[in-house]
Amino acid sequence: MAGDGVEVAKLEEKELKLCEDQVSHLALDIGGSLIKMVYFSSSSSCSTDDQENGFIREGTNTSSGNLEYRVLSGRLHFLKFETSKISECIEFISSKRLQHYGDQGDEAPAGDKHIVKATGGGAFKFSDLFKEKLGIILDKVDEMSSLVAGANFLLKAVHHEAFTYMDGVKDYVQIDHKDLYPYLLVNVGSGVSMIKVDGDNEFERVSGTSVGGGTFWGLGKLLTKCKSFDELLELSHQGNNRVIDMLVGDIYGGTGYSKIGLTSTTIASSFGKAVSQNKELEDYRTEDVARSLLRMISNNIGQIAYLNALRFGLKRIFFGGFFIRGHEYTMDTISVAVHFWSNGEAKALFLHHEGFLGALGAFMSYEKQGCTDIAHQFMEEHSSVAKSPFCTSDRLESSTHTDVKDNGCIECRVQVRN
Ligand SMILES: Nc1ncnc2c1ncn2[C@@H]1O[C@H](COP(=O)(O)OP(=O)(O)OP(=O)(O)O)[C@@H](O)[C@H]1O
Ligand SMILES: CC(C)(CO)[C@@H](O)C(=O)NCCC(=O)O
Repeated sequence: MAGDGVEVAKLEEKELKLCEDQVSHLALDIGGSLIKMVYFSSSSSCSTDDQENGFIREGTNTSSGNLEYRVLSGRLHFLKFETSKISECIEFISSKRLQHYGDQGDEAPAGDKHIVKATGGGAFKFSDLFKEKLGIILDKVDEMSSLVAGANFLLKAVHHEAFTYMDGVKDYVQIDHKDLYPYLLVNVGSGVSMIKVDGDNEFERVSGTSVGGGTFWGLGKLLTKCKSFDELLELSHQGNNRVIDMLVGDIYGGTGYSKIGLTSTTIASSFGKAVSQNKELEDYRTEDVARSLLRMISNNIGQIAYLNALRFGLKRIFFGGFFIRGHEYTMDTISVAVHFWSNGEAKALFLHHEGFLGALGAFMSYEKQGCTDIAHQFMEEHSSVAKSPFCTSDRLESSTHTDVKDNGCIECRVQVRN
């Protein structure tokens, strides 16, 4: 991902002031391809009218006895780094001294060891590196439960989170909290996990496939010599898959095979034309190669997702993971695949914070240790927005500062125990 260093540098400048202020609760999701980071900063520099110097309210938490708490206004920051450039992530944490803001509860150990919630395979793989470079002890949170916790939280707390995408039309879907479960969560990262979610902490990973985002980016890199994931996506945007894919019409002499529901333009065999065309890779436009590849991977994921939804009678399939990238064509292809295979019975839904489910889930797990009610309050504030004078869901949306698909932040309020 060329240019990410620059993105981070720009962000550093912009956020220097913020991070000098109160930062708390850093969480990481260290995946096979990308590291996702979430942290909260309360700052006097935030410009919402209901906050002063970060603190806006103090009181007694009636639901948990006489517990004194502070409510902080601030920002939840979302950042990503390439896992292969983990040193950039470590430098970022170090330059902002974020390691000091993991677990800040009473049980936080004294001295130079800091505990930070982390999920994903990298929480295991890189635990020694974080200890050595930053004095951070990664407190491992299960990857699947983090994904589910992140998804459930977003679906309940964020107003404009889930949407459908079909034929270029994006429609936000209002989620009825009482009618959220069950659903299928399909997380398309390097590999793909499919999780049946039945409740707040009730879930089962029912399937997965190794043909995922890593496959698209890995094969795409080899086939097109692209230097970045975004470049590959951009190429695919301009390509025509019919140049390489073998369509039903190519096999049936221009017509479809209507008896079994296949139109002439349905892909009969991804990349199938390359077999008989006697061409070298160089003879194909990289745009067309990228397009065929994206369709192949997206179709396949859509199909497997649908089959799993069918297995368990699930009508809603939420797609997350950084492969989606809010990319129109990817979402369109997945939606069409789900629609096609389910005869319109099942729906593909996408999430605005698609890539940060695991990191958010890890962030929220601070709550479980009784160190803080940070996640709980965040959820309460945003799920009861209509009643809250402090924060409305619309404001949550409109206060997204940069594109959260990459690096960005949202304004929010959290509750921290004194
Ligand atoms: N800038 C980028 N650099 C690399 N991959 C990107 C980028 N943006 C999107 N992607 C896509 O996102 C995928 C990684 O998604 P994600 O971060 O959700 O998974 P991960 O946590 O790294 O993987 P896993 O969960 O399988 O360990 C990549 O395989 C690629 O398809
Ligand atoms: C191995 C994980 C869970 C790591 O995030 C992910 O990459 C994945 O779900 N891969 C697919 C593995 C499979 O089920 O075939």
